[in-house]
Amino acid sequence: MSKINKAACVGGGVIGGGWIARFLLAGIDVDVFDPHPEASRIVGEVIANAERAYAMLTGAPQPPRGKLTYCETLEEAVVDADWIQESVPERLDLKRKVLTEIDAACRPDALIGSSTSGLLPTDLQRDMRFPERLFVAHPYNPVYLLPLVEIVGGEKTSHGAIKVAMEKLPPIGMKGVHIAKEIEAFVGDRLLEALWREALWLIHDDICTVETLDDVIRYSFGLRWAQMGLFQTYRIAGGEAGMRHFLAQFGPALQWNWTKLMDVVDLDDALVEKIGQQSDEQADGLSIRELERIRDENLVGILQALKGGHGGKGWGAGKLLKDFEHTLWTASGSRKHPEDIARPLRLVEANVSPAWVDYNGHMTEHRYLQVFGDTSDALLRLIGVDFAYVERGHSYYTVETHIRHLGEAKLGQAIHSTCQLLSADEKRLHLFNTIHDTATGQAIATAEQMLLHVDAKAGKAALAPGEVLSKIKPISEVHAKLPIPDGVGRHVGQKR
Ligand SMILES: NC(=O)C1=CN([C@@H]2O[C@H](COP(=O)(O)OP(=O)(O)OC[C@H]3O[C@@H](n4cnc5c(N)ncnc54)[C@H](O)[C@@H]3O)[C@@H](O)[C@H]2O)C=CC1
Ligand SMILES: C[N+](C)(C)CC(=O)CC(=O)[O-]
Repeated sequence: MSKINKAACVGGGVIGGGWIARFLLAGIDVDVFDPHPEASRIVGEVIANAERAYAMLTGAPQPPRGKLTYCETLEEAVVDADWIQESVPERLDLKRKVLTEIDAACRPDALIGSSTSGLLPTDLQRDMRFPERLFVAHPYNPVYLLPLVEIVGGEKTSHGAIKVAMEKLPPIGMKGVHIAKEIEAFVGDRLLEALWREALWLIHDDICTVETLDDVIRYSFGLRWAQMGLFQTYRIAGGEAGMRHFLAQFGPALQWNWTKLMDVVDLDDALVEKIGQQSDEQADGLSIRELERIRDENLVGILQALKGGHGGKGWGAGKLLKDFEHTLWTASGSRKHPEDIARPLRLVEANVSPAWVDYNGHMTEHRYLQVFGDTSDALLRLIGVDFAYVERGHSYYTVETHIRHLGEAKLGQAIHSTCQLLSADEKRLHLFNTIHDTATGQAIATAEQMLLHVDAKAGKAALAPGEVLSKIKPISEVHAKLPIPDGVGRHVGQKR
């Protein structure tokens, strides 16, 4: 897999800040140039939001955060980067100037992506000495959570640069789509622009308020779009005859006068004030940072739901997240045993995600089992039972679990789990896992589990091979000397 080794971000506003967070959390060092006097505060707040979101998004082991450096000059920031992302304001003259400066100062083999929302790459690369490595890399806000990047080449962009750019996105959890022909605003912003124009007319003409308009989207097709987009959604809406019937039935309506698409509303002072006031009322006192955090929690919940979609295989952006986590787990497989195996092994770190919280306002039952399952999986990887081992046809299956709830875990709370190996033989692993509140160390829940080594193809228990048993042995020998934890062997209804 082709990876970015060192990134540079020129411009650290809403989008530049999001790119910086995306790179850093993928373990990539980032050099930043932004002359704004408060650039480091603004970027710092975006990174804090991103770290909070990632802690809720995934329990997969994230790489150590990259190093962030603010540079005094653009030249200093880009000099040794292999991916440079330009995110300065949307003005052709400014972007051309900045891109030409980047081009002159960076390595000859560095890739240069522009975050522009709609300018043509051919126009952007006009004055560059090495225009073949410039492409549009158009992301979506928040860049650290939304995975899409539209990759668009200009007349002078090389096929090689596009190919390498596409390859470098999955290792940072992103999905590149190559837009074959350059047009203003590419694909995403073409669609958004059409909706935005209509929306402004609907407010201008007093058809609805901004809140009603947002409700129309978020209670209906907005939910559909997140998981199936437009065409697949309409395929289903055509009934059993699918897309052809949908086109036959609703195609003629396109000729009716439903839209004001080519008219642009006049954003005069009165309309700006009207929209501004309605937007203030809709926000109901919530600050932009608070709204960002609510947005991030919701996005995390949606991504996690999509990860479980399609019978657990993952669907759309959730499938991408699942694949990304697979990469993270595989990368962590090479990690050594925890330093101190003479104590219960600390195996999983997590923050309680929004999707884990129930109507009682705390972590819901089945998420405990998920964290306990992740803990047992982490132990299995330590003893060599990783993805490759499972693909070869053997695994451990859980045959019994007893969970005790001793405390509560609230939204966003940092938790971690430990595992004590109570006993092990050629087929069985008897585990005692505990979830702790990371701030206090208090136990919140425990799970006693029995795992059985199986031949998955034959569908029956089988002896674990020597290579696995030899990794279990040192742990089980020292854990046998630990006190038996309170709660081992308990069953429901038992007197204390
Ligand atoms: N805000 C959005 O929703 C999205 C914006 N974009 C694109 O991203 C780019 C940046 O937009 P935003 O981040 O929203 O703008 P912004 O105004 O939040 O940030 C722009 C940053 O560039 C800095 N800057 C200005 N001149 C500079 C220079 N010569 N060198 C280095 N930094 C400089 C500013 O100090 C500022 O921090 C634009 O091309 C925009 O079209 C793309 C996707 C979404
Ligand atoms: C408003 N915008 C054109 C800058 C939006 C984008 O480019 C993408 C997004 O995040 O919506």
